[in-house]
Amino acid sequence: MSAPIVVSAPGKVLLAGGYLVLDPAYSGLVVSVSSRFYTVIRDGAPSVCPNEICVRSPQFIDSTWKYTVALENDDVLVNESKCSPSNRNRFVHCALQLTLKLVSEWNPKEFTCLLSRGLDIAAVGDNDFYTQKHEPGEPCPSIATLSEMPPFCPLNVTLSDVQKTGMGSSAALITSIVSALLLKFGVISKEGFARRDGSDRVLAHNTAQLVHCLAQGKVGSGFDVSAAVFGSHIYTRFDPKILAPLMDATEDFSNFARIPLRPVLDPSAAVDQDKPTWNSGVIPFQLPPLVRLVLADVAGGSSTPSLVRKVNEWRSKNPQDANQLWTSIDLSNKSMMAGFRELSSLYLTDTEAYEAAVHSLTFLPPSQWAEVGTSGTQRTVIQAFYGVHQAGQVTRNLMRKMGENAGVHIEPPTQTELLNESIAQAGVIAGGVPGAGGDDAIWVLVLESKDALEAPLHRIEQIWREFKQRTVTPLLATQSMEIGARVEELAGIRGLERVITTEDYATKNPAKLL
Ligand SMILES: Nc1ncnc2c1ncn2[C@@H]1O[C@H](COP(=O)(O)OP(=O)(O)O)[C@@H](O)[C@H]1O
Ligand SMILES: C[C@@](O)(CCOP(=O)(O)OP(=O)(O)O)CC(=O)O
Repeated sequence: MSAPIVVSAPGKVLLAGGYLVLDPAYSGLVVSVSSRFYTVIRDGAPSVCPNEICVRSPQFIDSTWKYTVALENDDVLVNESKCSPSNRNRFVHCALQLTLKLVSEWNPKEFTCLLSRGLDIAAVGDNDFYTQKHEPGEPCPSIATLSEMPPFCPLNVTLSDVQKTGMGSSAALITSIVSALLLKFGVISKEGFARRDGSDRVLAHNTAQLVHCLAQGKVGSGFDVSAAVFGSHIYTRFDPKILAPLMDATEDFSNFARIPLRPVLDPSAAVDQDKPTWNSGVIPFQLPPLVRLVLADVAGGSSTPSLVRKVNEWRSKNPQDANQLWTSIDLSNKSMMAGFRELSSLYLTDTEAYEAAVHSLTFLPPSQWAEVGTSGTQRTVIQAFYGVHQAGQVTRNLMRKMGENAGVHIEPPTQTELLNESIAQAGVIAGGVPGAGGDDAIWVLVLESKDALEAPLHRIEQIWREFKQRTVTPLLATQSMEIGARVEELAGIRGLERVITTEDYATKNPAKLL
């Protein structure tokens, strides 16, 4: 039996550029986070039949999906077997159908042989991807209590009943499944995949984008898949025309099996001058030192597609006003990104002055940052932090205006109240509603402090605990410094082997897993 293949991919948060990033004329700032999705592929025999693939999500009840792979006249068809209509997983089905079809075009001889033992695929997500329930009367989870929970907590509900936190579970899931399958079937190599810009990673990206679009039934901007593959970056979308010929698959994929994928997905395929190419922009990005990203699940829930539809409707009816607003938002977003870059380079130029400036700002609310009396690099650092704060506030105002114009709550009033209170605290730089906004979540950037009790993070947690209008639960995730998707060792990830090997894991008592 061959060694398991394990690939993880991070979740995301779109800090700036929501809606704008759907248009290739604008960019978005997407931060990939420390919380990750894992796919583990093992040979399936003896419990899985030849040419059968069993996909399981052990954290959930009733979450096993079985597929058979048929190869007829060189066409690959992945069929759901014994799936009740209420228990289907279109994202998983699309990932298998498209990736195996690509594999068969790449490696037709070995394809059948590699499937002869069947495959067992387990997919699990870090706790942050799903709202963690707490008993009525018990205090809401804090960062400290969340970090004491067992990894991959059993959720004791079905996948359709779980509440998601908006960190991009489907993009991270698809990226990890697609990459793990491409590795398993030898289409890409571990060494090639480890390189940031190598063709192996780009092939995994292109395939994951196609799978995600087809599973969602639309071509979104793709920032979430891009972050899952490449990590944090400034993203400009690819031309949606590249996927247009592949987007009209039937529900059972039967006509799809005949369309060659390699010419569209392989970055090394010959370029046809008349056809669109994968032209997305990915400029690597990191938050400056001593800046911590904090996320909170607001457990309200908003529908991104319906927000996007209404904003697009307004934009197409009011092109002039919309373009003016878009330009102002874009300028403000760019000023925030430039501020981050300046801060990172100031840290390198004079680390001591940077650290001293950060230390002084942790005791002051941003409204007082402009008046701090210092000189030299320390002053430049303080001004740059103040500039980021101001840009963050301008973007929030303009995004609210966009919501008012389009008749949707991009930053609903309770979120405004929560963010205003949070951003008024000493040592808090900026905040906002991620992505499309609504009632899902908020992000806040705080300065890191050596003194835990005086830390801005501590103050933020207190504000969130005491907020009356909504249950605000912090998430554990911070910015990930990793490359994006990566190959893992099964034994190197705490709790991973246990979640994929324990019977009825979903119903286990989390306290007994500690
Ligand atoms: N642990 C999991 N196992 C299998 N499929 C999952 C899992 N988590 C998410 N998914 C898939 O992703 C879909 C959710 O996608 P979506 O609603 O776009 O959420 P998100 O915004 O988190 O990406 C689910 O319906 C399911 O198909
Ligand atoms: C509006 C958008 O630009 C950003 C949406 O970001 P979210 O993070 O809100 O997305 P979901 O994870 O799907 O809820 C749409 C897009 O870029 O596809």
